[in-house]
Amino acid sequence: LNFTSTLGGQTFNSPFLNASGIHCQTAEELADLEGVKELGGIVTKSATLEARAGNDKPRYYDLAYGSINSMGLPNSGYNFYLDYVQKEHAKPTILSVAGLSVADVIKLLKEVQASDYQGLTELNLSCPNVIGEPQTAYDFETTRKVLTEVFSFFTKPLGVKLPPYFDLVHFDQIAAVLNDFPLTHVNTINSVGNGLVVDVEKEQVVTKPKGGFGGLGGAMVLPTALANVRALRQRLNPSIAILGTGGVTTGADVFAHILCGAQLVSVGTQVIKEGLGVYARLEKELSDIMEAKGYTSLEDFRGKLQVM
Ligand SMILES: CC(C)(C)CCc1c(C(=O)O)[nH]c(=O)[nH]c1=O
Repeated sequence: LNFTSTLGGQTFNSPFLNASGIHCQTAEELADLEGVKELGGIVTKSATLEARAGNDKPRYYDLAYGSINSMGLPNSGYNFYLDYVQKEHAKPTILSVAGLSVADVIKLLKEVQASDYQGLTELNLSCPNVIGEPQTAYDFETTRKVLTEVFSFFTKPLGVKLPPYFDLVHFDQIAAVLNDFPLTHVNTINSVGNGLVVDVEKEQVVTKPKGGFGGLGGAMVLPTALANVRALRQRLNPSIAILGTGGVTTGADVFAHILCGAQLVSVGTQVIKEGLGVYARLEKELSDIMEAKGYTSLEDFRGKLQVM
């Protein structure tokens, strides 16, 4: 079966990625990912200018049907990740970056541009631009402003990580912005924002930060993830690839993401539930589905979801 694809000048031998934030914050975790042969690439935890401890714990909670998190961007600081991605790796890397202000984003990306790193970079637009304002990706004019400034100096492969949208007009609006820039990819979705999980027995929330509000992941977000992959594939220039993230627990879910238009597919919550062995299971399940259908390559069905 042919699982190979290219993105931003890099060759990915498998469609599988780790979702940024999951098992990719420390040197040990990143080394673990190198050892997973079914992974096509390695995505770092979103890096900020300074190292961050992140929010108070408990800040992650596992559910039967998914997860909730309010990590607060714990990371070792962009120098650590920029050094890491410039080392020799058997797989392509995607350097995820985040800024708590536009100024931070610009400063960070200027360092990446000035470095010898030739791999992919992904700007996490789920970050608040200004506290008290919606996250950047939910503010279309701010998104345009940020990308205009970034592409005034950044010439390396760059994608953006997007939160989910829930209004068809919002799909039109964000696509109208993104289509004006030479992006290599869009990674959709980030966690579904500000969910709330309640422990009825304790009559209490389950995570400490933000009064228990947090981003949702795992099985419960699959339909939202597929809708965002499909809607953006239908609206974005073919030159902008889609990385599908959200809700993957089986090979059928990977197949569905690709059927909706995804070139690569990230797995997050399920890695926490099952461990890194999940990738071998997903590859086997995806291969079995493809063989049963007579497909030999991901191109045979990518983006070919049928409507009735
Ligand atoms: C939510 C932010 C802290 C603004 C960005 C980092 C992030 C986090 C996090 O570090 O809390 N969790 C997610 O599910 N997605 C993210 O993009």
